[in-house]
Amino acid sequence: MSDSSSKPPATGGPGNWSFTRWSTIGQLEALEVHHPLFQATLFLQGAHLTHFAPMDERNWLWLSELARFQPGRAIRGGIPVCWPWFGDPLRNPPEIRKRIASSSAHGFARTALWRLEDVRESAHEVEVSLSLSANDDFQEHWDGHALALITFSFSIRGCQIALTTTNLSKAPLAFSQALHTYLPTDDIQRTRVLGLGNSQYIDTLKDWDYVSQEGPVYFEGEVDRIYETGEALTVVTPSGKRKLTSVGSDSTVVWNPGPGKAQRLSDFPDSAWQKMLCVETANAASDYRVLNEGQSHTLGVFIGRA
Ligand SMILES: O=P(O)(O)OC[C@H]1O[C@@H](O)[C@H](O)[C@@H](O)[C@@H]1O
Repeated sequence: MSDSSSKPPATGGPGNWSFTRWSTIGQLEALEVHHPLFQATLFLQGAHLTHFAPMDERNWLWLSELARFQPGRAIRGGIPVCWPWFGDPLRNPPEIRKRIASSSAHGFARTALWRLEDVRESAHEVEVSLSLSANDDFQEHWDGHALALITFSFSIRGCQIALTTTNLSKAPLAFSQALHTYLPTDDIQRTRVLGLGNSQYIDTLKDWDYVSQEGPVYFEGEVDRIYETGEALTVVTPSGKRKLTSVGSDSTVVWNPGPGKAQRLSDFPDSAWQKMLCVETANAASDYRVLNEGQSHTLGVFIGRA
């Protein structure tokens, strides 16, 4: 499945690194980081991180055992980058919707080929940057000109992701987005998310009604909510805790498909809903952003120990 070499793909840069190497996984090119302190796997398609783990630890991200690594197909698990719109185009505000020429959820960035910009290595950290220039090549999906630059910083403390969007068009650019993090759990029924109490959420399963959250979020069946807060969160599972700290975000999506939707999802085992949850650092619903010509916005998350 995985074939490592130092030979860069046509879309990659030179590979003169100590801890990072090119790899072909399925039909896709990826960068594998094998640092003495941590490991990571990052695909050029979608700038999609599927694996991060400090040495001797299990993957901090959930990755479906049915994930397929094919051009143009979203990888199920890891951290899909949803950009330049989040969710169903029809659920986005008119300013965003008017640019979208497709019915696909979560934008085109997660299946587009990103360009490697830079790899920086040190004794403590590896930093990888990729870019996606959304120009006329993406006309069939979207009408706009923007640059997305994403930087992953891996260290023994955790993994930081920063996604900067710059409006390259003259007209204001409205967009929504998310870093759609899949996390593993041993048992979803013994999993909770702390930090969302005292906030409001949109319950997308109940006609998009507003609901007040009190206390921790528990999972009993399908959950699909957009919380109106970007506060730091702690995810507690039977085997440990993770802390997610965001920047540039005032919305957080919490999702688990439950047993019913699990059967309809692509590349997703029927019982896998018991072993995963998504906590997505977002600019979604009323937290969408508007950039004037040349302006930038950074959405970021740090995933660390709690
Ligand atoms: O199957 P996709 O397009 O990867 O989407 C997965 C899920 O992504 C979540 O962000 C949405 O809130 C869910 O409604 C959706 O089912």
